[in-house]
Amino acid sequence: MTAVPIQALHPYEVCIAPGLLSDLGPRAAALLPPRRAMLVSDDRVYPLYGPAAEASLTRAGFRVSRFVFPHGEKSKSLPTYTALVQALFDNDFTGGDSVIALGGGVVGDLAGFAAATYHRGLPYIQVPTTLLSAVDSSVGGKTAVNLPGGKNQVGAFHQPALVLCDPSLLETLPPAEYQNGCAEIIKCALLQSEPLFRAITENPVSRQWESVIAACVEIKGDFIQSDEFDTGRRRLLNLGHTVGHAIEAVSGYTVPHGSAVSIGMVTVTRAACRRGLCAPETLSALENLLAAYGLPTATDYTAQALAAAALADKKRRGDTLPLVLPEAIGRCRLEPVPVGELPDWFRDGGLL
Ligand SMILES: NC(=O)c1ccc[n+]([C@@H]2O[C@H](COP(=O)([O-])OP(=O)(O)OC[C@H]3O[C@@H](n4cnc5c(N)ncnc54)[C@H](O)[C@@H]3O)[C@@H](O)[C@H]2O)c1
Ligand SMILES: O=C(O)C(=O)C[C@@H](O)[C@H](O)[C@H](O)COP(=O)(O)O
Ligand SMILES: [Zn+2]
Repeated sequence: MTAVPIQALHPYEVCIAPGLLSDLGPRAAALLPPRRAMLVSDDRVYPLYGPAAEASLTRAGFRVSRFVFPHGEKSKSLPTYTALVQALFDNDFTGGDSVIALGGGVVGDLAGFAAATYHRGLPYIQVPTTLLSAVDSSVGGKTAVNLPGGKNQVGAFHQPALVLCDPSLLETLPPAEYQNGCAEIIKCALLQSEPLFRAITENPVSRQWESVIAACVEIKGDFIQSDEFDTGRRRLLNLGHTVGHAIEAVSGYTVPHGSAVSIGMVTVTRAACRRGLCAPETLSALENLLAAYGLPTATDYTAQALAAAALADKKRRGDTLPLVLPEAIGRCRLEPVPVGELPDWFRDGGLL
C-alpha cells in the first residue's frame, strides 16, 4: 500500500491500494468514534460499491444511514445540499458522527460541504471512485456546491480525516470518465512535473494507476502544505480552470469538469505562446498529449461570453483576475490580468 501524508492544519493520510474498500470500516473506526455514519453516494456508484462499504462500516461498529442522489454535476447544488443536511438532522446526527463520501468529485465536494457545515463540522472520509477524484478532488479539503451561474460558489475548507483510495474501483469507469480524470493528471504534470508528463506520454495512465495517483497526490499535497487556504501558491492548481469553470457554467453544467479544464489548459497555453511567454514546443506537447487521451481542445463558446462568466471566478480581486500561464512543461506562473483584457487573452488562446 502507498500512504501519502498530507501536512495540513489537521494532517491525514491518502491510502492507495487495490482492495482497500473492504478495509473501510476498521480504518474509519481507528480514526473516528464508531457511532453513526452517513454514507453519501450517487445512483450510479451506490449499486456498484455501496453495499460493500456499508457492510465494512457495520462490521466495524458504525450505524450506517444512506443518502443517494442522482448522478451528475447538476446535483452539486444547494437543493441537494439542503436535502443532505436535512437527512443528517432527521437521522439525529450529532457532533463526532461521521460522513463517508463514496463517489467521484461531485459526491466528495457535496458530502464534504455538508460535513463542513452541519453542526459546524463533522469528520468525513473520502472514498474516491473516479480517476479525477482519486488524483485531485478527494485531497485538499476544498468542498463546495455550484450556483446556476457559477462553479463552486458556496463552499468551505474542510480536510477529510482520511482518503481511502482503492484503484480497483476504477475498473468500472466509463471511458469518458477515465478521460476526464486524465485532464487533471495532465494539469498536474504541466504545472509541476516534467517526469510525470513524460511518464504519461510514454505509457497510458491505466497501466500505472497506483504510481500516477500517488504522484499527483504528492504534488497536490505540496501545494496544500504551503498554502492550505488558497491565498497564493495553491492558486496554481487552478491551471485551465478560469476558462474551464466558465465553460461549465455557460453550458449549464453539461460539459464535464475534466473536458472543460482540458480546453482551458490549451487556451491559456496558446495565449502564453502567442505572447512569447512559452515555447511553441510546450504548446504542441500539450496538444498532442490531450489528443492522445481523447480530450477536447476547442469550444464554440466565445471569448466574450467566457470572459463574462469568468468574473465569477473566486481568484478575482476587484478588477484583476490571475491567469495561470504555462512557461514550460512542469513550470507555470500566475499573471494578474485586468478583467477588461480577458477577452483579448482568450482570443489569443484561440477562442472565437
Ligand atoms: N475539491 C476539489 O479539489 C476538486 C478538484 C477537482 C474537481 N473537483 C470537482 O469534481 C467534480 C467532477 O468530479 P468527477 O469527474 O469525479 O465527476 P462525478 O462525480 O460526476 O463522476 C462522474 C460520473 O462517473 C460515475 N462514476 C463514479 N465512479 C464510478 C465508478 N467507479 N464506476 C462507474 N461509474 C462511476 C458517476 O456516477 C458520474 O456519473 C466537479 O464538480 C469538480 O468541480 C473538485
Ligand atoms: O485544490 C485546488 O486548489 C484546486 O484548484 C483543484 C482544482 O482541480 C479543483 O477543480 C478545485 O475545485 C477548483 O477550485 P476553485 O477554488 O476554483 O473552486
Ligand atoms: Zn479541477
